[in-house]
Amino acid sequence: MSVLDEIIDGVRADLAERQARVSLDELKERAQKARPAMDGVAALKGESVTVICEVKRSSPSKGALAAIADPAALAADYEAGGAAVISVLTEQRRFGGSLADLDAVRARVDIPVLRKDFIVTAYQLWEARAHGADLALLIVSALEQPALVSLIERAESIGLTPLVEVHDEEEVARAVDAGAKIIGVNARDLKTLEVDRGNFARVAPEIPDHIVKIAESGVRGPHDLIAYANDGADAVLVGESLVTGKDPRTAVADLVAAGSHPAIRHGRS
Ligand SMILES: O=P(O)(O)OC[C@@H](O)[C@@H](O)c1c[nH]c2ccccc12
Repeated sequence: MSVLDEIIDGVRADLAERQARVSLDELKERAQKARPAMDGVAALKGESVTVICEVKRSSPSKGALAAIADPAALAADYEAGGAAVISVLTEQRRFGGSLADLDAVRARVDIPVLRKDFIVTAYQLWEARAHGADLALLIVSALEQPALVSLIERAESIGLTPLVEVHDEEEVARAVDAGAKIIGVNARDLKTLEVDRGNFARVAPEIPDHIVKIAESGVRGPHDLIAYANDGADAVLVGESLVTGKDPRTAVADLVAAGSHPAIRHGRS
């Protein structure tokens, strides 16, 4: 069994518990009262390379990264540093996240929030919206094609912008066929957890121009952002280096400054 399969087994068990506690109707009611979703595509695509900053306590590859006692305060630092979107990991067993983290972050920031989890059912999309998320991650390698298609449609019908994650060219084709408007290329292979920063450069040329391209994982600082930008990234998604560094606000500001440098703006619309 791959790491991804193991994670998803745990996600399904936790999901069953929540489904027993909170009905879908209740979630739909909460979603209706949530603040209307912000436009994820508009937030990410612009003249500059934008930065998605992640609230991440631990990871299957590295174990504990940071305690993050106050996720809302961290998100506020990210926002003050110029983040375009905040990503909140809500998976509990391997990443130490929760929907409570999503609530706390949503209540604090005024920029779009991404629910980062292993979404396998529409229930989780309703949860995302009920807890104020604007975007939701859908991982191609975790889903059969019909499920991917229907989750993208469902996400959009409830106002969520799907960020569709791929790892190779074949998955790009599936994401494009399924109607993705934002594709994230993960440098980390979720089946082996290995990081290959060259993956984006290989895979991104397969993504049509009208789709927003995000380089995910492995960004240590501005030089990695610049490399991804030169390979065509519209945005980068950064977790570990921000939560383990001393000053997240300054670290984000340094990334944002690199992303708006004239040298990498050429050719962007
Ligand atoms: O911590 P990093 O290397 O900066 O990576 C952030 C993000 O890309 C990573 O957390 C991630 C990308 N795709 C995922 C899917 C599930 C869980 C986590 C992820």
